[in-house]
Amino acid sequence: MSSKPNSSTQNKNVRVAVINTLLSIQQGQSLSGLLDPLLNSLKGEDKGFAHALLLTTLRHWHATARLLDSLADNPIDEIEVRTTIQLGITQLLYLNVADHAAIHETVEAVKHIDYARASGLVNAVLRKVAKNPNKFRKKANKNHSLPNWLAQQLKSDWREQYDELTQSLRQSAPMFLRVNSLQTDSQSYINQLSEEEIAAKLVSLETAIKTGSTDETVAIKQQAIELIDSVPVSHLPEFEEGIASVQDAHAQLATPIIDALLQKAISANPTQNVRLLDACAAPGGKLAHWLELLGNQEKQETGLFHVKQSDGQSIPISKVELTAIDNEAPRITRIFENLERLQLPAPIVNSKLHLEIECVDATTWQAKEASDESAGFDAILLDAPCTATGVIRRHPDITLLRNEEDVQHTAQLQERILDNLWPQLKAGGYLLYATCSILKQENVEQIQAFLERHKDAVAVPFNNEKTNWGIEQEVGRQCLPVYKLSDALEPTAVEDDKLGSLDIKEQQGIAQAPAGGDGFYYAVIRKQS
Ligand SMILES: C[S@@+](CC[C@H](N)C(=O)[O-])C[C@H]1O[C@@H](n2cnc3c(N)ncnc32)[C@H](O)[C@@H]1O
Repeated sequence: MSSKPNSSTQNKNVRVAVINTLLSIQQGQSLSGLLDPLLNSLKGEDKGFAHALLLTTLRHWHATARLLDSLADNPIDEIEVRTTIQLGITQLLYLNVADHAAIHETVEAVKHIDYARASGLVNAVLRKVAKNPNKFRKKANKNHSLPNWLAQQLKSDWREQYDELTQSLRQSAPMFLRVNSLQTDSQSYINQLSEEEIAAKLVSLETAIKTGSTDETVAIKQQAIELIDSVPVSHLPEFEEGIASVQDAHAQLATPIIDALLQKAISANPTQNVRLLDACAAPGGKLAHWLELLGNQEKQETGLFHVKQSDGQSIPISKVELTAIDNEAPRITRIFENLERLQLPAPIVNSKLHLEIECVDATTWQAKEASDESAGFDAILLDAPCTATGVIRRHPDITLLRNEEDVQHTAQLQERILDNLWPQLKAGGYLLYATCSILKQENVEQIQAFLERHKDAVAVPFNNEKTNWGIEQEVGRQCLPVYKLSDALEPTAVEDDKLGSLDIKEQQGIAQAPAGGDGFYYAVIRKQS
């Protein structure tokens, strides 16, 4: 087993910093707001270890908590002590830090956070685990690492997929890129990556949507890039110039779907002024994708500005108004930053495209002219706020931060947003509802209830034979981050030099999941004339 080369003081500081971050998460702060300050507070060579330690501890948090309860003679209530021991167990079972370093440095860390009186207890529990790591790893891996309420909900929603799903949620997720189609195409960028020795592959996502009563369908294809090993974005060629964005493969489906439906709606109901809404738009991932698509289509003289009527004549669109709304001002700032990096909107569509970004509440907001029936939106993309249970692999703090009531509150918020936006969609227009949740209450059940409430709403089905992602639902499709896992692996030693890099691989008794996107739900709804 290899040991880490860092000096004792550095190791102690890293562990103390990670313990403090874990304590802040347990007090309700999110990992995304804490990670950068943590890494910035550490020296270069410690950043990779801190990142791996923090993420791996969070991924196995609930499992190590249960293990700790079974190991301690008396219940341990102090969260500082529990957190320190769980950090120690994670090093012994999942990170392959040498036993003596994991135990000694963790005991030192608990002294450093002013719990010196617990050092004997920390030492005793960690020694017990170090004596028989295989047994304890097996025990910790046997079950999920989720709060019980969430595991029960997943079992009820996804009985067939439950075991693989809960194991998958303890793993790291692959890194996917979306290329900016105004600058390059996916294959060319893969070649460019390969010149920088960044291995990547193409992931082709396909679907077709039945838009009419006949067999009429619109076909949609999106090519995402999957990196074989994650890298910091600063390593990606021309990233700052906006050639690519980091976006999950399944998240990349939203914009091509709504864009294709929009063209369908316009050709059925020709209009010169097209109005689009990206509701809940921040930080602008899907908005940027839409602007890239529109710009690229204009360059190629296809798409929205060149939609054909049934007689083959082009529809002379004079203005496209794209409104993006979100209710969180700091996240709106990120939309502007992202668009600036991507150099969007492209000058090529600027003369016809009018982009408005507003900080408003989608549960009450009314678009200008919405009172006029004919002036509604032609298409609405609603990437709704959700529990984000589909992205637990990327944000494992979600399993500590969410509770059962949050699901209820989030579902109510989604319902209010849907009900407020629906009257603002034109007859014949389409709404694409998306979430990165894997809970049916926020997804298929939400949309079924919506269809019950709105008799002018019709679910538009995906063509199953032509769709290579997700699982068919009564309405819409659900992607789960579930992949066949191989049998439990023996832990492999972490090379010393790899501990310094940010893309450290988790070493554990569970196989790394093969490539696969996040949990996502999509439903298409059309408003009847
Ligand atoms: C899933 S995220 C959207 C991600 C975004 N579409 C993208 O692709 O980058 C959901 C967004 O909903 C916003 N949100 C939550 N409640 C809202 C409300 N009542 N009105 C408007 N936006 C809301 C959040 O601020 C968050 O940015």
